[in-house]
Amino acid sequence: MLIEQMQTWRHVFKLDPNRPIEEEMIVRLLQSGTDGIIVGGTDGITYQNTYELMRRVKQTSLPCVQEISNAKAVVPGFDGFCIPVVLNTNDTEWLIGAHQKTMKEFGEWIPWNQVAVEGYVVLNPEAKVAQLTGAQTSLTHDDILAYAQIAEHLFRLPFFYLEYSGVYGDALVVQATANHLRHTKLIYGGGIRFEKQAREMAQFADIVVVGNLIYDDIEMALQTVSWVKETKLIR
Ligand SMILES: CC(C)=CCC/C(C)=C/CC/C(C)=C/CC/C(C)=C/CC/C(C)=C/CC/C(C)=C/CC/C(C)=C/COP(=O)(O)OP(=O)(O)O
Ligand SMILES: O=P(O)(O)OC[C@@H](O)CO
Ligand SMILES: [Mg+2]
Repeated sequence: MLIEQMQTWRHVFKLDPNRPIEEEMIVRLLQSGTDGIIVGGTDGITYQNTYELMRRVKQTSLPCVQEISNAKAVVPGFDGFCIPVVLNTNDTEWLIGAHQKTMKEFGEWIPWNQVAVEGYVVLNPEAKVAQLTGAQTSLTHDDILAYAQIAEHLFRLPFFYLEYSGVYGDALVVQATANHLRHTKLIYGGGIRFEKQAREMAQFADIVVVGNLIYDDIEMALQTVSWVKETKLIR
């Protein structure tokens, strides 16, 4: 799958290989009308649990991409690969270090036309991803907008990801960020549980990610697809 195809997504479910999920739930997610499935998580990600989840989600033609957080868990066979780079960390491991090591190992095998880089700004200090990467989460709106401009103009990244994993984010931040991006697509993820939240973030973010709600309330999670897709982007 090409990056250009991912850039047209509006709604995506993120499944965590480290969490159990019933077959019936997977089937319902695949039939939900979502644009794709991202497989990834921060902790407990292994080749085995990622392979197993990939096998289960690749039953239909729905695009399924792996978001790589651990080089040992890269599984060939996904339709695409998302590579996070954490912009708001002082720990170079999560900005470039892990990437350089993985490149040394896999460099010549990488299917480049299936790879998309996501510039992450991690904003929930309690999230596992914030703790792992040492993300500097006390940021002003201007700090965040500067990262967005780096993603678009300096690094020319296809995606900029406002990551509030586990909590609902600040819609004003998402709106202001959206207004600063033209080519780079804005991904929003974090704490979507209710209709009002899904519709609010879908006004500003090109792509809305729903994660935890899948495991907490599958009925509500399934409804987020139409809530997001019915909402017009405001720019
Ligand atoms: C042969 C073949 C097919 C090869 C393809 C391989 C390929 C495409 C290689 C690319 C090379 C490359 C540069 C890879 C990157 C390697 C790497 C390990 C980079 C580090 C990425 C990174 C910054 C990870 C930190 C964690 C992170 C940002 C995770 C993202 C996922 C996330 C935040 C999930 C949220 O879920 P979770 O935190 O688990 O939430 P819960 O608490 O609710 O569980
Ligand atoms: O799990 P939630 O809080 O929905 O967040 C979605 C996604 O941004 C996590 O990487
Ligand atoms: Mg997890």
